[in-house]
Amino acid sequence: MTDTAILALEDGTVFEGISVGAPGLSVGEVVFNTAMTGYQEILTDPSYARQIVTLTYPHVGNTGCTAQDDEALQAWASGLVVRDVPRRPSNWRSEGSLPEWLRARGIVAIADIDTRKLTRLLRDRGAQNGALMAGNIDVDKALEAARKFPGLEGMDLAKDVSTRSAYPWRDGQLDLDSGEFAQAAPRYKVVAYDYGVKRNILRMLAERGCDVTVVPAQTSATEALALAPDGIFLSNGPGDPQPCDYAIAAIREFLAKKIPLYGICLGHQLLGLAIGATTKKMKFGHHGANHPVIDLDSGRVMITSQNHGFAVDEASLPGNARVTHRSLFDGSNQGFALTDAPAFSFQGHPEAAPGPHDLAPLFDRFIESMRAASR
Ligand SMILES: NC(=O)CC[C@H](N)C(=O)O
Repeated sequence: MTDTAILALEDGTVFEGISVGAPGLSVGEVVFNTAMTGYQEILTDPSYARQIVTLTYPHVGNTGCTAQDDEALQAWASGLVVRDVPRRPSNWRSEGSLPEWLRARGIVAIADIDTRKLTRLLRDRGAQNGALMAGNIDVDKALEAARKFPGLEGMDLAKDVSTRSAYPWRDGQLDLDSGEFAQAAPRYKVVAYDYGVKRNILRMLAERGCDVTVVPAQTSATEALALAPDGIFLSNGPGDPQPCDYAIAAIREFLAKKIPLYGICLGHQLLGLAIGATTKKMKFGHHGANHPVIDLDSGRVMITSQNHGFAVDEASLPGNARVTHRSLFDGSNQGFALTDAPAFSFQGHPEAAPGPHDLAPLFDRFIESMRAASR
């Protein structure tokens, strides 16, 4: 017997399907992601906290799940919406099926709904607050829960998903033959602010010779500087950047001290706020692994991984911020570099996981800025 599940949206739309995850009720902002692979990395990306993710690719779960592919200690997405889950996964690395994985983590998930119809609705009306319910179904209760969700605007989630205490990170990329993570000789000391960091970011820093200390989101600049870092990394993360005043204050101190700074996604938005720019909520955001972004310095088009619902308002950037990247989907800002401090940031996900690797050279740029500063 398969359990029924529903997805109720704040606008009153209700989709009925089957449960492929845990029973229960889960609320959040419903977004769609167009990546064709990487469901496990998406579900464990802390940036998806309080979001229910719809995957537009129709067959999800084909390759099962593997502990080494988690991007964080737990699954963070509030729920999963898919068209179809295979009867049996098949991959030499698979340790279990996606429905088993979801149930073990208490993630509510629905399959067998028309995800194209849902995606068009989200694209036309904008991201919707919604509720997923599986097991005992009560449509009115689900609709009420969807409407009660306050929405992500104004929500500071970075401090909630962040690590409680600092820890070192040394693993580089996974070698599929040996099953081991590469260990590079450390050359630069990097303090990585965990606003919801993904492991592949830490791996890409470590494999380039960074001796990384991951610190909680609310670590003060004084505490971070006491670690004598060569550079500071500002991670991705969930929620609205605007209420993260503790982060904005710390970043201002790093900028004043001219310490090399590199920000990704939420980190990019926080750097923007720290220099006096503003951020705004997008209609349905960017979530996928095939978004074209132009590198304005080289004129080259990069295919990028994306996951954000807020954006830096490019028109609000001050004169000391040089725009380096722009989305070719909607012209929104994708990156800038400061002209008076060794600081730069990118709105998409250069670490991929999942997605293309076109932007990996941004990590080299960070290494180069630490090398230049240490001369
Ligand atoms: N991936 C991220 O860091 C997302 C940043 C922010 N929470 C947004 O939605 O825009």
